[in-house]
Amino acid sequence: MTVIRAIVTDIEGTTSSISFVKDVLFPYARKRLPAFVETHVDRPEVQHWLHEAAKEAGLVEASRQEIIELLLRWIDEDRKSTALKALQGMIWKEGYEAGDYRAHVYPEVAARLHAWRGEGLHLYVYSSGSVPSQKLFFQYCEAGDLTPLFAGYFDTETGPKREQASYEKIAEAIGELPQHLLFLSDIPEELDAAKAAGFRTAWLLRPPLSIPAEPHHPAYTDFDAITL
Ligand SMILES: CSCCC(=O)C(=O)COP(=O)(O)O
Ligand SMILES: [Mg+2]
Repeated sequence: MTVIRAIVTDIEGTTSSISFVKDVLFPYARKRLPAFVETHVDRPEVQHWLHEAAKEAGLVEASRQEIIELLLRWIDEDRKSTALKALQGMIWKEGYEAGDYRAHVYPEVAARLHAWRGEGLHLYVYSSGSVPSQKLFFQYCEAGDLTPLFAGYFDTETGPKREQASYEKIAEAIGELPQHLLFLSDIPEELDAAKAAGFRTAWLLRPPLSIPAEPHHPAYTDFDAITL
């Protein structure tokens, strides 16, 4: 078995519960999105992502109200749109800074990340959430500020999580051969893409899920069970 030099982890369903993202973060952004857009529409980055959302939907000359409705629908559909994720991240920032919530991580995650770092492994995040929202997530985390542990962050600006090419780009950006990289995720299609790019993979199946008899990827119920 080749030596693992760096670990790339997904967030939702892997370091953290799906419920925190779906039941806390998404409703928070949904409730505030219309007012956020109206209040911040003069900010160039807000204008940029509103324009990108309209473009992604093929809407020409869409009104602001139409774009807001589109974004609300995408939140309900859990669409992994880069534009939506960027705007959601800006709204979540206000919630983190106001102390409205802190990000969930499973109980063993922080200690295991510290242990891997202590062993000299480099740690990265790859999530559909925007890079700024990933940084906020791990800064305002139930387990304290975990951002000093991470060497870098990747989002869908690198590419979709179910495409081999995205993992090839990540390996190149990290500067390691893919066989020295381990990708952690709860989604088999993401693991398939990482494996096709040459990564080692670890499939997280958090309780109440259980490990199937013949898993297609090395499967674990928590980070402490992962063998490098
Ligand atoms: C960075 S926290 C918000 C995560 C998010 O918006 C999301 O869609 C989660 O996707 P993941 O790729 O982490 O499963
Ligand atoms: Mg996930």
